[in-house]
Amino acid sequence: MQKIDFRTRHALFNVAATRAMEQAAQAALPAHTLMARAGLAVAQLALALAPHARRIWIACGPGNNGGDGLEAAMHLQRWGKQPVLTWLGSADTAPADAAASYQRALQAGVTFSQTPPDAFDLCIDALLGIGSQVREPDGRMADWIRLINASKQAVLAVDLPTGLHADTGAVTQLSVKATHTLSLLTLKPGLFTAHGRDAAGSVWLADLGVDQLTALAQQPLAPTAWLAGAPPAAERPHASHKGSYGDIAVVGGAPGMTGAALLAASAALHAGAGRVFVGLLDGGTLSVDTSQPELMFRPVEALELSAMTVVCGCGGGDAICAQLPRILSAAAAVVIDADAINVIANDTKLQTLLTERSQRGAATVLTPHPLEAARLLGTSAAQVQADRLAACGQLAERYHCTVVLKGSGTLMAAPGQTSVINPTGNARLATAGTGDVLAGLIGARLAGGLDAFEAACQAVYQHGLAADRWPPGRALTAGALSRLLLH
Ligand SMILES: NC(=O)C1=CN([C@@H]2O[C@H](COP(=O)(O)OP(=O)(O)OC[C@H]3O[C@@H](n4cnc5c(N)ncnc54)[C@H](OP(=O)(O)O)[C@@H]3O)[C@@H](O)[C@H]2O)[C@@H](O)CC1
Ligand SMILES: [K+]
Repeated sequence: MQKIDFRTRHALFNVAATRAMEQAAQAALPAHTLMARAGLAVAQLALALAPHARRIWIACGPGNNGGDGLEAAMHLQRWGKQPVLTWLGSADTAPADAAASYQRALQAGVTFSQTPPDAFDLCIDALLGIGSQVREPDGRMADWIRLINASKQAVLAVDLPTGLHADTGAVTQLSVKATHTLSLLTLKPGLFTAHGRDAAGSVWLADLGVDQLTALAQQPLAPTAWLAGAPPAAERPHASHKGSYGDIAVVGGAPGMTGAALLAASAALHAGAGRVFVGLLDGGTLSVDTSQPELMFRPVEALELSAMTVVCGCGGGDAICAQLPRILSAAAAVVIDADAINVIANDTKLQTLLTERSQRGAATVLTPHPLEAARLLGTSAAQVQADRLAACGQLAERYHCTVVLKGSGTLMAAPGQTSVINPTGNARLATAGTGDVLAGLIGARLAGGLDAFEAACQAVYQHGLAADRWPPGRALTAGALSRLLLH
C-alpha cells in the first residue's frame, strides 16, 4: 500500500482496463484472494488513519465494494475494534465474493445493524465502487451518504468515494466527500480531475499484489492516462547564453487589457526565457515597463516571428484577430490562449491555419478553460466537464496540436500521446491573470527547447506547484506568481 505523492508519475486505468486486470488476476489466483487482500488493506489503512478509533461505521453497498467493507469489518473486529456494519445487500443477492465475506464477518462476530450508529470515530464508505452506475443514489443509500458527509470524523472511501465516476471525475448530486480514498488494484483517472480531488481527499493505492503476477507482467495493459510527476531539474550549462533559451514574443494586451500581456511576459521572463518581446495591441502607448525593464516592446509587425515562440491571446480582445493569420502561419512555436482561442473557434480559415502547423512540425499549444474548450468543440462547458479526458483528446485530434484543458486536474493531450493529468495546484489559482502566467510559462519551456507536449506538462506542473507552495497567509496574485516560477 502506498500514499500517492505527486513527485513521481503514476499510471491511471479506467474501469474497462481495471476490469481486464481484475479478470487476469482472478484467473491466476485462488478464489476470493483479491477481495481478501482488498479488505485487509482497507482495515490496515483504517487502523493507520485512526489508531485510537473505537466504533467504526462501515456503510456497505450491494455489490463487491460492499464486500470489501464486509471483509475489512472482519479484521477490525478481530483487532479489538467495534465495527458496526450497515449493509444494503443480502446473502441471497450478493455477488459470490461479497457473500463469502459476509459469512466471514458473521463468523467473526461483527455487529450488523439496520441503522448507522449514533456516534462513531471513523466511517468507511463501501457503498459503491467501480460498478456504480451514474444514477442518483436514493433511499437508505442516500440517507447514509448525507450522514457520512455531515459527520466530522474521517471518512475512508473504498476504491472510490461513492458517487464519483472512476473514468471522468464526474459526481452524482449526492456523493461522498471522503478524507481518504484507498484505490484498489489501479489508480483511476476520475480521482484526479473534475470533482475527483475534492471528493477523494488524500489517495492511497493497494495494488493487491497483481504487479507480481506473471500474466500481467508479460502483457501489461496500456495506461488510460498518466498522473504527472515532477519534471526533471533543469540544468543550465555554464557555456550557455541568452540565445540558448530562446526568444518569446507575447502578442496581446488590447486597450484596457495590457496587464494580461505583461503578466504572460513576466512569467516567460522569470521562467528563464532568453529574451522576451512584447507586441501590444493597444495602439503603442507603452514602450517600457519600468518594473520589468528586461521586456522589450515592439510593434507586432516588427517582430520576426519565424524565429520566435509566440504567446498570443492574453488580453488580445478582438484585435488579436488581425494578427492570427500571420502568427499561425509564421511562428516557430505558439501558445494560443484566451481571446485567441475564442477568435479561432469562430473562424474556419484560422482553424485550417492552426491544423496545418502540425504538417510543418511547428509546435502548437492550445490552453482553453472548459468554456473555451466547449466553443472549440461546438458543445457546452457542462459536456466538456462531464468527460474532460475525452474532450481534451478530441480537441487534440481535431486541431492536431497539444491541448491543455484547464480546471481542477488540468489535462494535457496531444495526437499519439497518452494523456496526462496534472496533480499540482489548488483553488487559489482561481484568480485573474493566472492563466496568462501559465501561457507565458509554457512559452518559456517551448523556447527552451522542449517539445509542445512536454513543455505543457512541465509548465502546468510547475505553475500548480508554485501555488501549492504559496505562503498560507499571503494573497496569491498573478503578478507575484509570475515572479516566483521555477527555472
Ligand atoms: N476490480 C478489482 O479487481 C477488485 C474489485 N473489488 C471491489 O469490487 C468493486 C466493484 O464491485 P461491483 O462490480 O460489484 O460494483 P459496486 O461498485 O460494488 O456496485 C455495484 C452494485 O451497486 C448497485 N448500484 C450501482 N449504482 C447504484 C446507485 N446509484 N444506487 C444504488 N445502487 C447502485 C448495482 O446495482 P445495479 O445497478 O446492478 O442494479 C450493484 O448491485 C470495486 O470497486 C472494489 O471495491 C475488490 O474486492 C477486489 C478487486
Ligand atoms: K466506496
